[in-house]
Amino acid sequence: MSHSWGYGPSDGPEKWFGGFPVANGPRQSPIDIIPGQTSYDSTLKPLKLKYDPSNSTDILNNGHSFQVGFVDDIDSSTLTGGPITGTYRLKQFHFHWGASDDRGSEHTVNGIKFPCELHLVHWNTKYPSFGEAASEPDGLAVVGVFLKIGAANPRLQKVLDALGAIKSKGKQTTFSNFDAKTLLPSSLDYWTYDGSLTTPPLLESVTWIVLKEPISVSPTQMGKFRSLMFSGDGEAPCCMQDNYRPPQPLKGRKVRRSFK
Ligand SMILES: N/C(=N\S(N)(=O)=O)N1CCCC1
Ligand SMILES: [Zn+2]
Repeated sequence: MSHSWGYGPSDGPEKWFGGFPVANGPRQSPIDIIPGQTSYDSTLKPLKLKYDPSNSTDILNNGHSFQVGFVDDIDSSTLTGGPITGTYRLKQFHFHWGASDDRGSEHTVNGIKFPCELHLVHWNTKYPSFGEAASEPDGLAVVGVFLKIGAANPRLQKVLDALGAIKSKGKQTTFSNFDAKTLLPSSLDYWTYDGSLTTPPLLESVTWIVLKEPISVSPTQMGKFRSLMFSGDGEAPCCMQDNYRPPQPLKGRKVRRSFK
């Protein structure tokens, strides 16, 4: 049975349980981060992100978001340190955003939504592949970065300028020599908790690492995200926006922070 899913009234997050019962599981993502209820953990290590720009390969409209893919057959773009043990390889990054600047992020902070959220998806090299790692409790690590309305961010521009070539679902083009590290804020202070993929199959295999400091994005740049389509060529046109899952119950989980 094909489990088509989306973000609309008939196939959106409130309907995902039907095809993916883990949607009501004990470690679902995203969550609302309440800083006053997090615990400072002095044993948390600094994040170490080593990304090789020559590893970027392509940019793809997958019908739910767009993603930039990376070569992940060697340890050349990796995440180590932080709350994780071992070496995790960068597989792809993508974004979630809203139809207007008052919403769009998946994680929230004290109930506050940001207009956009960046996810850098990594997999644990103790497993043979991304696909196998994705079904393991310690298989994935996703670094989340909030985007906050402000000055235009020149570091987003190369990504945004490529969107014209992948307007509809299934479109893909080469995207080489991109340094994902340029998308990170200056501070790598983070919150961390055990969670899941925020889209089907919603696998509970993600160590979430959400950076406290946002990066900037301008309203015009947000408009470029919204120029993409959920729909493919020849289908009824449907703008790609509000492609975010709302916060899920914490169910007793603790959120730790790396900073005092
Ligand atoms: N949902 C996901 N990432 S996310 N939004 O949880 O970071 N993915 C689905 C397949 C590859 C990554
Ligand atoms: Zn995501």
